[in-house]
Amino acid sequence: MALATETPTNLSPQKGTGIIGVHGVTKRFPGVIAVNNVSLSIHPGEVHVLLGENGAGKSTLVGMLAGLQEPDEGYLTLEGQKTRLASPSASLDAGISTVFQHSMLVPTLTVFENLTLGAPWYERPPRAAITQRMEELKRDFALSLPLDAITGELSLGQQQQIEIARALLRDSKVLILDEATSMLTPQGAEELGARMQKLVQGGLAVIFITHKLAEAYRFGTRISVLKQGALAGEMGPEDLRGMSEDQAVDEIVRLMFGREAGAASAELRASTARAETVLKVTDLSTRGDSNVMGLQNISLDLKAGEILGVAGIDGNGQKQLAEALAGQRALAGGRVEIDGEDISLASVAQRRRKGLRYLTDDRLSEGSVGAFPISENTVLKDIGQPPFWTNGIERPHRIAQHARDLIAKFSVRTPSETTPIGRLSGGNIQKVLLGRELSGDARVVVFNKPTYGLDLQNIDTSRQRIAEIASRGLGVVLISTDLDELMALSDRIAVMEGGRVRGILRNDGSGEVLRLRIGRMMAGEEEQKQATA
Ligand SMILES: Nc1ncnc2c1ncn2[C@@H]1O[C@H](COP(=O)(O)OP(=O)(O)OP(=O)(O)O)[C@@H](O)[C@H]1O
Repeated sequence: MALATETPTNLSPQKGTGIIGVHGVTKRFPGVIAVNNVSLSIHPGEVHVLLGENGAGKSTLVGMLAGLQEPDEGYLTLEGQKTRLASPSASLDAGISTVFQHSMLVPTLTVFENLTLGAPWYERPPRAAITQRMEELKRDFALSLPLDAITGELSLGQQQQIEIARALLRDSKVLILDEATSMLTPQGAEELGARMQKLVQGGLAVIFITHKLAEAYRFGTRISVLKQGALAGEMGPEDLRGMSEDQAVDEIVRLMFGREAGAASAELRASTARAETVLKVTDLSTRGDSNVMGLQNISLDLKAGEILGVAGIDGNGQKQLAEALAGQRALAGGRVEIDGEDISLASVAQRRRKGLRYLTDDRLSEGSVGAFPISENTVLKDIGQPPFWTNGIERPHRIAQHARDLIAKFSVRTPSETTPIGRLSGGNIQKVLLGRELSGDARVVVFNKPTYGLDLQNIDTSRQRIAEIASRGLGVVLISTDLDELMALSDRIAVMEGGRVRGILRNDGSGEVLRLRIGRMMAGEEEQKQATA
C-alpha cells in the first residue's frame, strides 16, 4: 500500500500537550503502516473528532489509547507525563473509557448490573448510593436509563447511554466514542451530539470517531483527519469558527479524499460498454433491523461490458445490495431484471442459472468451506446438478477434472485440487472463487470488495481480471471502499450512503473533481453540483 509522506497541513498548531499527548506514534502490521508518525493533543472541554476513510488508521490509534496495542515508535503522555498503556485496565486506570461500536454489555443483565460490572472501586456499593449518583448523571447528561430494565431489551441508543454512564461512574477524564452514531437513528445521533456537549462542558475530553461530515462539523470542537495512517490535517476551534459549514466541509473533503498535487492517478480503463442492458434494478428496498441497514428505493442499470462501481464507506448497505441481487436477501419491494426477465422472486440457484454471479467479500466463511478440498469448493453452488452429479450420484472424476482445469486457467498456486481451500493464500482462494463464478454462462458478476486483504501483486492481477471480464461483454457491479480502484476501473460510479444510492456519476476522467464529489456524497453531504448520470 502506498504510504502518505506528505507534511500535515496543520492549520492550527496546538499549544500544550493536553490531557493526552500522542507523540510521533507509529504502528505497523505485516505489509502496512496502520498509523504513521501521528502527533495529537486531546484537551479537556473539547470534542475531538477523528475522521478518515476506511483503513485510515482511526481504530488502530484508538486501540493504542484503549490499551489494546502499543506503539512501535513514538510515545503517549498523560497530563504531560510519559506513560505506557500496556493493557485495557491500564487505560481505564489512566481515566480513559472507550465505547466501542459494538456493545460490550451483557444483554441478559439489568442496566444496574451492567453498570456495576467489573468496576473495582465501588465493589458491592449500597444500591442507594449508585441510584443517587445515577439520578445526578441522568439529570446532568440527559440520560434516560431505567435501572431495572433488561439491557438487551433497550434501544441501541439507550445501551450506548449505559456505557457512557459507566465511564462517568468511573470518573473518567477521557471518553472515546468509536463510530458511536453509525447504528443510531438520526434523532439518536442528535441526542448524542447534545450529550457530548454537556460532557465536555463538565470538563471531560471526548474523542469522537465518525464518517459523517455534518456530525464532525456540528459536534466537533476540533477535527483531525487521518489518511493512509498519517495526519492529513487538523482544524482547531479558531479555524472552525472562522469558516462557514460549506467551507469547513470543502476543506475536510479535500483532506480526506483529495490527492497530493502531482500524485499519479491510475490510468482510466477504456470503456467496453455495449448497448444492451443486462441488469436493471428498480426501486429495490430491503428491511433493516438494529444490526443490518435496510436498502431504500435503489434504482440502477448495467450494460453488457460495463463496470458499474459502487462507492461508499463500509456498512452503508453495499453488502445488502450484493446479497439482494444474488438472491440471498429478500426484497421488501422493487424489481430486479436480468436480460429483461424479472428475477425478483428467483432463488439463488435460479439466478445463477440466469447468469447472475456473486463474489462475496467473506471469502473463507461465506464463500467457501475451508476444510473441503479445492475440487469440492469449485462445485459448491452446483451440488446435485449435472454434469457433476447424475441422478443424484456424485461424479468425483468429473469434479476433479473441472477443478484441475480451473486451477490451470486461473493460475491457482496449489499442490493439487485435493488441497483444502483454507490452506491457500487469500489471492489464490479469490482465484478459485472467481473461476467458480465465471463457469457456465455468466452475464453479470457482482464483486464485493474483490481486492480487500490481498497483496499488491494479487490486487493488480484481480483488477486486470475484472477489466478482462467486462471486455468479454459481461456486466460487472464492482463494490469497493477503495476510490482509486473504482476510478481506475468503472464506467460509472454509484455512491451509497445510509442504504440509498445518493447519485450515479459518469467516470469521465475529471479525476480530482470527481473524486471529491464522490467523497462528499460518501460522507453524507448532498451533491451540490449537477449530476452527470
Ligand atoms: N490487527 C491487524 N493486523 C493487520 N493489519 C491491521 C490490523 N489492524 C488494522 N490493520 C490494517 O491497518 C490499517 C488501518 O486500519 P484501521 O482499522 O486502524 O483503520 P480505520 O481508519 O479504523 O478504518 P475503518 O473506518 O474501516 O474502521 C488497515 O490497512 C488495516 O487493514
